[in-house]
Amino acid sequence: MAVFVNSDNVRYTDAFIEADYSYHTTKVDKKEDQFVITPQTDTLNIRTSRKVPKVGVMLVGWGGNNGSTFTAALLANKRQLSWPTKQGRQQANWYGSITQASTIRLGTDADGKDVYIPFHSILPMVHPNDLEIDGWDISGANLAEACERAQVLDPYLQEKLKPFLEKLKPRPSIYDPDFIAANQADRANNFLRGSKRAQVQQICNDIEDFRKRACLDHVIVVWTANTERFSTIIANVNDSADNIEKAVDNNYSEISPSTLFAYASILMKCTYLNGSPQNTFVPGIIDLAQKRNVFIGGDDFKSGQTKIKSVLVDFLVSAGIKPVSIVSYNHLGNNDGKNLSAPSQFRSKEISKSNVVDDMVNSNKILYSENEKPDHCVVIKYVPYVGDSKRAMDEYVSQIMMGGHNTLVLHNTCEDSLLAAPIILDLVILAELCFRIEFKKVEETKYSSFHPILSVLGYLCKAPLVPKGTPIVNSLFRQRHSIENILRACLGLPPESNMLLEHKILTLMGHRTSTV
Ligand SMILES: NC(=O)c1ccc[n+]([C@@H]2O[C@H](COP(=O)([O-])OP(=O)(O)OC[C@H]3O[C@@H](n4cnc5c(N)ncnc54)[C@H](O)[C@@H]3O)[C@@H](O)[C@H]2O)c1
Ligand SMILES: O=P([O-])([O-])O[C@@H]1[C@@H](O)[C@H](O)[C@@H](O)[C@H](O)[C@@H]1O
Repeated sequence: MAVFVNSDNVRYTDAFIEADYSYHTTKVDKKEDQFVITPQTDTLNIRTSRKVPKVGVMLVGWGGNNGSTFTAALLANKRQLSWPTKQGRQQANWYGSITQASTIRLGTDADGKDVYIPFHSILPMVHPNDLEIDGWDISGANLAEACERAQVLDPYLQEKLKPFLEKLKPRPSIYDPDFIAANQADRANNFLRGSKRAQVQQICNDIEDFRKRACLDHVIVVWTANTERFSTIIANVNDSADNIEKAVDNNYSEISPSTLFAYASILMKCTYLNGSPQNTFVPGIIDLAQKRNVFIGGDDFKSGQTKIKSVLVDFLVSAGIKPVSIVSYNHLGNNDGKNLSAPSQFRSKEISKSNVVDDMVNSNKILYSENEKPDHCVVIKYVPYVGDSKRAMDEYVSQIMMGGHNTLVLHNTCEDSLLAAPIILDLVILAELCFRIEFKKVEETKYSSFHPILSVLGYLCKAPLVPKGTPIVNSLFRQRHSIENILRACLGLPPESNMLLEHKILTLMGHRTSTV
């Protein structure tokens, strides 16, 4: 069901939804013995293009567990497939996607009852069924073979999809064994050769070929290939846009495949999203994205163990309970786990999984003194037999009052790729939507976009990439409320405050006396 805002502050034209929006913040000044708070208001005009473009997704690592599962889910949902399971007939769905399977509270109806709408109904968004898909992999397996190799989806479903999937073949990719585990060499049979510049040019040609073949308005590139080791940041090599250009021309070895893909995507004005933990976005890439005003986002899909952590620690700390020890262990047997069994690749993942509690811990100086943090340990083991069915076990020990302790133990088993595939969908849909939203102060004449670093995607990432000097928020519901309230602002609606004063104070309740 569509949404129409009945307000003088919102105007609908054929091309745009235009909203006048008062953005309220508070400025805090620390004085000797008090905080002086000054409310501030910026009056904005927000303009959202109503025309949803034709969008294509190009996955780097297309033949992987995530890439093949995402592709199969796109096709299964598009064809509204169902298949027999032990529990009965299963319909294709997008559970785990906030855009497709979650709702937003609009307000209350005449009876005072909450009204919720599907998240994707609040503003014009790309429909998953309209997405075109393509991509690259260092493994030449077609997508039917890749789904079989992944061991994620029900065989009945794979059989139904096989005629469509086997026609999909990843394009040869950029391969550099120095950046991923040596154990990946046995699947690398589909990669480009030649200089880095020549390989970048081929990636650009691939993007243009896809754009033309599928008659696309936009192409969004998503890295869902293996986790790479971190790149070393080297002065005069990858520390600026100009130096990256030179480093590519000079075939500099420290420029990773993921950074080359980001570079090519930016050259082609394609949003580039990093689903893995490595530092693809070296300073030179960030500089280039900002100079060319191309969206980038990441890092590392936030799918399971970390997602729960960003909720649980938020709950504990905001409840005045002090987590003092967090141990996150998991084992899995998919190729991701195989790649992560190598120390350098594990280190990339350990970093992204370990920093996720920092903002919550730093928010409470009652519980934590300066620089005090909970013990935090991340363990990932590779156990081939369990495949994509990751077993995560977490222990959270917290101090409660009067020297007491509370220990929470979680066991979490699921196909990791069934959590990640919906994240890929949401990253693409929300990144495209951001492309159609512009802002200006009421006194300005020219609209401007979101910052090229799409920090609004933080909800979907373990290690949110943010503009320099801006806060990193990992608290899951703060991240989600940010997205929701930005979309509400595009309709001129106030943020969801959850105050519900209409149900709490007599003056708004019309002095209704309780008859209960
Ligand atoms: N729940 C999840 O599955 C999850 C969550 C967060 C992050 N991730 C990250 O997503 C990525 C993919 O996960 P996965 O389970 O699909 O792994 P996977 O190993 O099944 O898939 C990765 C694919 O990338 C390919 N590849 C490797 N290097 C490449 C290159 N340079 N160019 C193109 N293709 C290349 C591999 O051949 C493989 O097919 C990993 O980095 C993983 O850490 C996964
Ligand atoms: O998203 P999450 O469940 O916290 O983290 C996951 C790890 O636990 C898993 O070992 C790894 O293979 C996945 O890529 C993902 O990063």
